[in-house]
Amino acid sequence: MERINASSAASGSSSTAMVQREFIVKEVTDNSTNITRPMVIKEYKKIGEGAFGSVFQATLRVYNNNNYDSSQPWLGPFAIKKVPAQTDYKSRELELLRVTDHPNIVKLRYFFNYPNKKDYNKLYQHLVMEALPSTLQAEIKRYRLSETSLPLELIRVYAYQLANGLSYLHSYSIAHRDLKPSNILVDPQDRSLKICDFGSAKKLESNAVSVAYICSRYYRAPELVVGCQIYTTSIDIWGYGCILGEMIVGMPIFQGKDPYDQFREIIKLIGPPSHDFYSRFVTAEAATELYKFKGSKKTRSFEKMFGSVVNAEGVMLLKRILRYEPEKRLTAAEITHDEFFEALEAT
Ligand SMILES: Nc1ncnc2c1ncn2[C@@H]1O[C@H](COP(=O)(O)OP(=O)(O)OP(=O)(O)O)[C@@H](O)[C@H]1O
Repeated sequence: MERINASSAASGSSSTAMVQREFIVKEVTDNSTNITRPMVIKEYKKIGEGAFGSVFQATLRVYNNNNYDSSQPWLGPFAIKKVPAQTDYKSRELELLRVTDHPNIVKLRYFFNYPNKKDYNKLYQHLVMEALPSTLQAEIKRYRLSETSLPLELIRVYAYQLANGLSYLHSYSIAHRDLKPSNILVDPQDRSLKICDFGSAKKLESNAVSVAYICSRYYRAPELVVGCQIYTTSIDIWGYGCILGEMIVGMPIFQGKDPYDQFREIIKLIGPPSHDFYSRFVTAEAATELYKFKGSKKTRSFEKMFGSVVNAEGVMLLKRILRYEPEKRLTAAEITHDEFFEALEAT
């Protein structure tokens, strides 16, 4: 049934990449038709690695009782994300990817469960998604290495699409909860952008408790840093502001050395929070830690940090996003209408 490390060249749309593995899966579900049928999977190189799984480039073909039936075209290339399958509860990532449908959200094409290559007793969930050639993290790094920042026009194009994708998610109360440049796929050729990695995403109910320890440190909203468990989709808006800032300066704008030091970094740019913020969001445990930063002051300015790359509108947009109080941050829909995007060429 399975060939591993086959050295044949990939056919069809996947050019001459080396096939790492080829296998037949009896039950592959097509996400758009809901039809489940056997398919042949050809895996090529690994294109991503995360905390929970890995992502491979792959092509798929319908299996008609004969693996060599060449009348069936190879479909793809796709990106297959493999994570250990949940046995006792439904995978939120799969459930959310199944229902989302937006140009700025990565599209799920097929899904199936299949054992791990190294441990045949362990089932892995395979999410077959449309593949994009790069991430925003790689793009930011590429420009940093050439000692420039992303061109203003490109910042606008990406920032607009990111706000558009978030606006769609938030209209269904879905919080991504792990927004960061490596979870944003881009195609530098056509300048398209899609949000990926729904492994932490959740549909938030109002006033319901959710875990505070989510989201990567540099992109965590202040209310998460201080342990607040009742939060809204505006945690993603904070992350959005951090990413917009990072596109401008070429590196993360708040680089805390530990979870609470993150707060000190935030204070440096936006000053200390109000009493209202403390009384509404800070847990007793966090209050003890934050006491160490009593007297920390604002030492940076938005204008100095971002003004040389973006115009006054860009600086103003960041100021209206990076706010302590979640309800004072712009919403994703408001961001898409911000005057910073007025200069965007119609594409
Ligand atoms: N559809 C895709 N097309 C191209 N590359 C992808 C795609 N999906 C994921 N990747 C690549 O794989 C990497 C890891 O994917 P993803 O973030 O979904 O996995 P993860 O295990 O949740 O990672 P992490 O723990 O870092 O959040 C991405 O940063 C990206 O480089």
